[in-house]
Amino acid sequence: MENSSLFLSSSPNSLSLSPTKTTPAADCIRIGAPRTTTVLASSRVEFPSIRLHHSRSPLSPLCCTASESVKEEQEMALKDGQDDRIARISSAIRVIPNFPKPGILFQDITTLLLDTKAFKDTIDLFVERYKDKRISVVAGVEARGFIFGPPIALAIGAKFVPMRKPHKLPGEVISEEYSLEYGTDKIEMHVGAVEAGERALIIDDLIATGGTLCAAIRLLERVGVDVVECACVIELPELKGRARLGGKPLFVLVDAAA
Ligand SMILES: O=P(O)(O)OC[C@H]1O[C@H](OP(=O)(O)OP(=O)(O)O)[C@H](O)[C@@H]1O
Ligand SMILES: Nc1ncnc2[nH]cnc12
Repeated sequence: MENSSLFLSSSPNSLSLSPTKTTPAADCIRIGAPRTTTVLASSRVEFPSIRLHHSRSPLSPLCCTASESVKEEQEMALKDGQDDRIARISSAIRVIPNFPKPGILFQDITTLLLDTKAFKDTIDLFVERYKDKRISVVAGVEARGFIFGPPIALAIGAKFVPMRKPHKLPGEVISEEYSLEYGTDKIEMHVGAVEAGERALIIDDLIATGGTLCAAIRLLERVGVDVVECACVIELPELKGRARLGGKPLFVLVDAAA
């Protein structure tokens, strides 16, 4: 089934060559310091093809206005380092208008994979967040969750479980259907890949309507797994996917506001 109807539509005249600052919602789990929310064109990684920046900002829930102690200074320096990483990650994601069909603004993470520093920083930011959270399972959603999930799983000492599109897994599976803008799709997981009581992190590259992550949560919870958090590189906030996660925490690095 073609699921391109899921993609964020936006008018071509909302595209901008200069990024605008956006304010993250208060209930979002996001990282980065407030002083560097704008991604500067000069910090972008150059790629041979189109690189339109679409009001995307690295995310920043923590607000520090003044440093009152050496510790605060150190914390701010750390956050600045973190912001640099997020700005680079954001800049390395290519935005392609009208792909895979007219009106869709495609967030292409393949250019992020070409930038070894930005790719490593992406993995490191997730690993730093999850390394002490007693996660035993990293579940990655096909296809792009298979790119980010395994290196995170290896680094935090968890197993990796692929959640696949229908009829791809050879063993016995359990499935969850989810709704697309028009129609439905399904993801599947091998029976026995996880055990009741395990602690899971679900990884994907992007949350749009939230249907995919919602199905992934249901799949794991059906077999008694505790889904600790979902994590994505990119969020398309206009599509309000976060609201479909039933209160499950969602951690994202880059806000691709239209
Ligand atoms: O939040 P949602 O509206 O569910 O959309 C997000 C999903 O859409 C994209 O995958 P897609 O289904 O295009 O499959 P692909 O990764 O195989 O290209 C993306 O990688 C997410 O998995
Ligand atoms: N706009 C978008 N870009 C990339 N992947 C997507 N999946 C759903 N919407 C998307």
